[in-house]
Amino acid sequence: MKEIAKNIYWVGKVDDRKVPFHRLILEKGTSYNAYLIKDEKNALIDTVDLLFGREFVENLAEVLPLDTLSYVVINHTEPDHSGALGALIRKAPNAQVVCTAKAVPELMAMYKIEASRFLVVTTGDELSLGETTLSFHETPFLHTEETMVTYHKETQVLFTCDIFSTHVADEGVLKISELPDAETMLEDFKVYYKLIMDPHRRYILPMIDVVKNLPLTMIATSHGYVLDQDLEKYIGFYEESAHEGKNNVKALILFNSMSGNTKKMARILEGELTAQGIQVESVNTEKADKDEVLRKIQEADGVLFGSSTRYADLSGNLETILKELKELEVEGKVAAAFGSYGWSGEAAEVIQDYLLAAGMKALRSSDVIKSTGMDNVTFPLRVKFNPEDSLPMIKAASAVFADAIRY
Ligand SMILES: Cc1cc2nc3c(=O)[nH]c(=O)nc-3n(C[C@H](O)[C@H](O)[C@H](O)COP(=O)(O)O)c2cc1C
Repeated sequence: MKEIAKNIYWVGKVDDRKVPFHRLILEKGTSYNAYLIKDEKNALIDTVDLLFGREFVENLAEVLPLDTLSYVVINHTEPDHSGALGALIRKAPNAQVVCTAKAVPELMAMYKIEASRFLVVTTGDELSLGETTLSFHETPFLHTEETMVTYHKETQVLFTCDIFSTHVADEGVLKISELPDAETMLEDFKVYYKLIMDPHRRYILPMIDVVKNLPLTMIATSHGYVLDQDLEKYIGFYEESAHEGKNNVKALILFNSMSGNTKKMARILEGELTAQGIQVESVNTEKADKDEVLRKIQEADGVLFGSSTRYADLSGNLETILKELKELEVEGKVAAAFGSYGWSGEAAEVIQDYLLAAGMKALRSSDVIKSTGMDNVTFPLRVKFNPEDSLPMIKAASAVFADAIRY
């Protein structure tokens, strides 16, 4: 147990194995940093990986009678941080699990915890521990949807879980100020950002706004080093990285529609992409010159192809355009298929086949899940009948499409 600030103790686990994680092997290992805050009410911030859950609970019991633990704050539900919760909560009968609303069903399902044990918090909520106070700020998708950060007001320590972390197992050093040369960890810090945070970069700037509004002495991460000096440098790296990307990108939306539903989808997509600062042109191919459309495809940074389904096929003339794609230089160009349908929705799937056959970078649900872990994004984007009934789905897809052409 190491004190990192007044009455705040590191109680984590250093894991110096070559750790399998997110389809990678962490060659330098990692650590699972959990923190105990001692006050009139004792609070634990995060736990450790499931593998070390029992050991963690035994170690904690040696430094704190577990019936005096009032709160277990879970900033992020992934089991490398929440893994000891199941074992802990049964041995700490007076502890409440503090987390966001989105985290509750996940933790209930993973650790069989009763609903009555949870204290749900949202951005701006405060929790008094006696002498000192915690506040909470949701930071969705950094790196999963239910994530939040926790701030200890009196010491000005921010507990960020995955955010600002580094995958390194260093038994001897916890704070970067203790390193002979803090620059040596910068490359690992950047690699971590690239692997874990960059796929969610649209969520970074709102998080930076939160962080910049809090006076900070220390960022207590949940992997690798605690940042206790040059905080602007590390925060600045995230901010600059999130700003990178192509400006002035152009999207083209091509569509066919019998009764207006796919046309409405095209309009919604256009509105969403425009709101993201992307230049958008929509074209109903029934009314357009084919060569002109092919020229526009070449010029666009990304193209959305939409058709409704009519008797298990495309409803209009879009296929005459799709057949030409192979002759164009579109390899690697971002594309997506969309369309309204009634019951089977073949059209968008047929479009997808053409996009892939032409070598376009056609967005697919499976790729989105593998790169971001987001399961609310669907490609090809198919909606039943009126797209107004599927707005969240269309909005989520627009955001992923915008990022795909910009970065
Ligand atoms: C003649 C006709 C055939 C259709 N065939 C199919 C079909 O095979 N599979 C399906 O999922 N929907 C089918 N639908 C439903 C349409 O795809 C659905 O109404 C869709 O919302 C129409 O979109 P649109 O207004 O953009 O053309 C059919 C509709 C019509 C009018």
